[in-house]
Amino acid sequence: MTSPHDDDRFDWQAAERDFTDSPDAEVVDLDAARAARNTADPDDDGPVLVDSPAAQCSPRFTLDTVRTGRRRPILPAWLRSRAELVDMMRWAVGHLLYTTAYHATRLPKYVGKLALRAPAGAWRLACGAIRWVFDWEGEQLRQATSQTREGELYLKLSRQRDRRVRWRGIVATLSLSLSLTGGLAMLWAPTWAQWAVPALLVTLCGLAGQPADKPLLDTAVVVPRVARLTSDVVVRALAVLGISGISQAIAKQGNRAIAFTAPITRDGPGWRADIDLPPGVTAGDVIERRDRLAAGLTRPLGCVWPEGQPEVHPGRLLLWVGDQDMAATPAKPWPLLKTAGGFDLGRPVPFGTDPRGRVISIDLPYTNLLIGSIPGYGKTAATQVPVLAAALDPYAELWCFDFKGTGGLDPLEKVSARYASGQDDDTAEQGLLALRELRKECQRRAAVLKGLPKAVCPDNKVTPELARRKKLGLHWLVVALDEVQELFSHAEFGKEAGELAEKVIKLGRALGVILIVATQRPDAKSLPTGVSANAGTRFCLRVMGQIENDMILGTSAYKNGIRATMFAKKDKGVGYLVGAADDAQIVRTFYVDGPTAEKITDRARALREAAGTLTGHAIGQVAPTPAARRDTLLDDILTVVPATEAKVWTETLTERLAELNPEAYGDLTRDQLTAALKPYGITTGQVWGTDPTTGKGANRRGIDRTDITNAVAERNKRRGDKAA
Ligand SMILES: Nc1ncnc2c1ncn2[C@@H]1O[C@H](COP(=O)(O)OP(=O)(O)OP(=O)(O)O)[C@@H](O)[C@H]1O
Repeated sequence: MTSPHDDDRFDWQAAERDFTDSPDAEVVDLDAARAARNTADPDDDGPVLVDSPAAQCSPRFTLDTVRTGRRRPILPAWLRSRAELVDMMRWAVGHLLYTTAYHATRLPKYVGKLALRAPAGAWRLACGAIRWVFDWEGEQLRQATSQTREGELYLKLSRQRDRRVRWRGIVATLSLSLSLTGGLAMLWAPTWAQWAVPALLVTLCGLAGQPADKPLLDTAVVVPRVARLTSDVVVRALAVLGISGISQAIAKQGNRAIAFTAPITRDGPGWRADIDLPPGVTAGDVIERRDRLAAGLTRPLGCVWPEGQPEVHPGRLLLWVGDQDMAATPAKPWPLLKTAGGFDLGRPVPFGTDPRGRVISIDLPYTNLLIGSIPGYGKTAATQVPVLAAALDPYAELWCFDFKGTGGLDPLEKVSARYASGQDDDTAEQGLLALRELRKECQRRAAVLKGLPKAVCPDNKVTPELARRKKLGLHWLVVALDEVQELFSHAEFGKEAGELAEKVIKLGRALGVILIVATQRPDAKSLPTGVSANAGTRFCLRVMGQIENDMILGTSAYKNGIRATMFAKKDKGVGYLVGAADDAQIVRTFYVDGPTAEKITDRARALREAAGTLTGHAIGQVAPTPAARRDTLLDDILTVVPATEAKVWTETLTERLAELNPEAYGDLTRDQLTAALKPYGITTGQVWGTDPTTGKGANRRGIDRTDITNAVAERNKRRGDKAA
């Protein structure tokens, strides 16, 4: 490369011309410019620098700043919760017992090892003692000083050695005499002492003879060693996520681009990092790439749990990295498995554990629970947990419906006042009838509450005390609707069921009615927005997209970084729980398998029998069977519409049917009638008729009698074919 300095062929004049001749270039006379600056307008302070030291200084320390600070808990989490304390104690005692038993069985081996190592140990001790008495440690130094002819130093060291050998010799002689006397005394000592002293000596010598790399005790519990989580590791992992905001910030500012708002600490069985992402990057952007983050951290996916903290700001990320894969960690048993006696539903229900292994509970009274996920990720298992807890409260009434008929709620049949399971129309209709009754029940309860004195019911809602008063009939009523998409999307009953559920979910909360709704299809058709919007507590297991996520967890959940789309194939029973605490929580539900659930409901049934609260389906009372209504609908229409009346309005038809059979058709609406006729291929259209009250003719929605007779003929023909 050529430079002006190393090449004397460089044309300096030409270069100067280039600068001065350029139209943009201007030659500045520095002295003139400085003089002009000094005479400039003194009032003009020029532009104010936003990054000036004055603008950048930290806010003043005030008492208010301290008051808004977040206090960290005095006691660790496991000391604050009784359940966790018991759990910790149980673990500690178990660990101690296990370790003791493990080493006790290996005691003969340890004794043998000590005995074999004892001679070497005795030799080591003797050599050590001799070295000490004769001060051999200093020998090398003394030799060295004698060779360098540092006479004075040599003499000093020799004198020191003589002094040491003198008093150490006395100590050694005394110890030896005492030991010999003790040895002789052993001849007259009790037998236990004659065994104990040599055993102690062998143990001491055995321990002294232990090779450094071969410990005496075997390892009873192998504790996995996990790498520390450091800020460097976190920054490196965030840098490879492919988020341009992070990459650019790191390229400009290096590691300082990622701010750690608190030191990375141990939190339960893992590490916790509180991170402020670079400006413009949200926690959701990171959560979405959980798998890449895990790859960047070189940890299994089940160990890496990023969470947003939207209440702080959208860019705040709480990263928890567990020591073990959550799916591989054995699930904790449900705490209510072994509770003797019953359970009070007014108390928090243990629902699952968070990635840190802490028990997460939900309050069932005054809330409704909405559960959703794609098939096979633990909806039914999650539904079962609160319903089983309710079953253990003998004063809580249960209504259970499984609209897919997979039998997930079957263990609860023996304690449910209402129960149906199946994918057929009958089950759907039973569900609808139950919701109608539930609405009436809500109205009854509202009237009872209204009639109570304010002193008893100050907030106009069922309290745990009121729920226990049998006479009032305000006991907790838990209604579980599993696979509810089958009901809400049912051609005939769906619309009304959705409307009723919405009313119940809005009204029932204060009235002791708790709705638990589980769905595998959270879309507008299968889950009315009125139902999803009014659920107080939501649990979303794995879903595939933002719409399903927000339908279950609430609007903007996805945007705020609460994304159940991040759960992987292995994360069965793991979901986001919203509404149970201030923040969204990642929870793995307790898993109660079929046989265990049967045992629990056996116990629950016994409790109910003792309390005299077993009712309805559980004691064999049959709910009115809706099937009869559909089977005879066509014939009933022909009965109420004479052959002379070719066409009839649907409103007239519903009135006549209600007169004919009030029990079956008493609350049949026009829409339901239209939907009920649909499966037979009968549609309603505009028909001419006369209004019986005004006597005036008009065109209104109705049916053609011939369509009914044709459908009956068709049906009879089919039945005949089948019979033949
Ligand atoms: N908390 C959990 N811990 C471990 N495994 C679980 C948990 N919950 C569910 N599972 C596993 O997931 C499987 C499916 O659970 P479940 O039947 O509850 O799912 P689902 O979503 O209701 O399925 P579907 O929609 O097909 O009825 C269970 O058989 C069980 O093996």
